[in-house]
Amino acid sequence: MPAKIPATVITGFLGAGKTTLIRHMLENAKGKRIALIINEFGDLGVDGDILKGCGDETCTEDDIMELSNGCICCTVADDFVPTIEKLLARENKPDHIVIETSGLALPQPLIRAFNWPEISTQVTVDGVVTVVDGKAVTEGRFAHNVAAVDAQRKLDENLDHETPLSELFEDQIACADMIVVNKSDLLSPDEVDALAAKLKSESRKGVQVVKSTMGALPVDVLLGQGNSAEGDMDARHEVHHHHHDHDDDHHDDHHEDDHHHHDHDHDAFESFVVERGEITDAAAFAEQVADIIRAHDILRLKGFAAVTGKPMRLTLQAVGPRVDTYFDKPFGSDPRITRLVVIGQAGLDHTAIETALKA
Ligand SMILES: Nc1nc2c(ncn2[C@@H]2O[C@H](COP(=O)(O)OP(=O)(O)OP(=O)(O)O)[C@@H](O)[C@H]2O)c(=O)[nH]1
Repeated sequence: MPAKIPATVITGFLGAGKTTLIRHMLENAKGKRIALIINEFGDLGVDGDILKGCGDETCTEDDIMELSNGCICCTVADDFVPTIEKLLARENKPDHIVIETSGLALPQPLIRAFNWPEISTQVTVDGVVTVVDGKAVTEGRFAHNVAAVDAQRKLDENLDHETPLSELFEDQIACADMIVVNKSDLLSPDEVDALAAKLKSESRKGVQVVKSTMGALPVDVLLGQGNSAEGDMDARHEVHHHHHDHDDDHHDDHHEDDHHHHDHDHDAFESFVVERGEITDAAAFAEQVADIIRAHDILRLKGFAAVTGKPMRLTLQAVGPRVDTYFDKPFGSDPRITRLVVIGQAGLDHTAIETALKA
């Protein structure tokens, strides 16, 4: 059976920065063929046009499809499934599918739609990325323009108009595999860190929280998370019934009004390579790697290892602390070394990580 095509779902309120993030991703796709599905919203949305104008050779108009308005769980059979099938029927299949939700429809029903038999054999949900307006959330508003979000809701009869934004926000967080704290340029570094830590503590175990400005995340960080999200919906339950009274402990009372236009080092990403000699035990090394990833908040780690006595290369792929390994090919005449690429948010402790990986 051919490998399933991975799909990444991008969610987040109107104005959080989804389109900006997707644009950046398309412009830096490194040759990956990405098809986009946009759950567009009537007159308020211009995302399709913005993205169609991208002009990148890997991003042609044919690769952008729109879902009609409305609640995904009502339109899944008529709209979503045919759209995906159309994509899959192409001769030139995409390497990856990215779906931008309208932001108000909860992500859960969309993810669940991937369990439809027509789709589940061919596509898997690689990850759910929730883009957060860091500034709005820090200020307890959740969206930059609450009135615009409310207007968007009113236009759609399928959406309930009563649920407070804070609860929709919780649902978006509950469904996320990766939370992007965007617009970090509008906050002080301390505020960004505090929000990231808070969201991390409120999200499921293993969820990655990254900070960004203008959604500038490396494609390697965004795509290829390998979560098969459609298979663990139970963990991503819609919250909805919560009582919210945590306004008191939500915010910093003393946040400054003037925006800090500090440099953006704290939300840049970096990667570096560690090389070492043979390892002796593949399973033990995978555990060692998982520990190091946890200790240093590494986002991705990938590469290969030479295992004593094994002619084949051991490939390592880690997303967060989940490490996959398999023997991929013989070393042949290549030098028997272990070579690992470490990817994370800027500020990784290279020396400590290198020492730990070489131990
Ligand atoms: N200062 C700042 N502005 C940003 C950032 N990311 C996005 N923006 C701006 O925020 C606005 C909304 O960004 P979009 O990418 O259109 O947001 P969206 O989530 O796609 O919104 P809709 O598609 O309308 O739901 C735009 O004017 C962006 O230029 C950021 O990191 N910092």
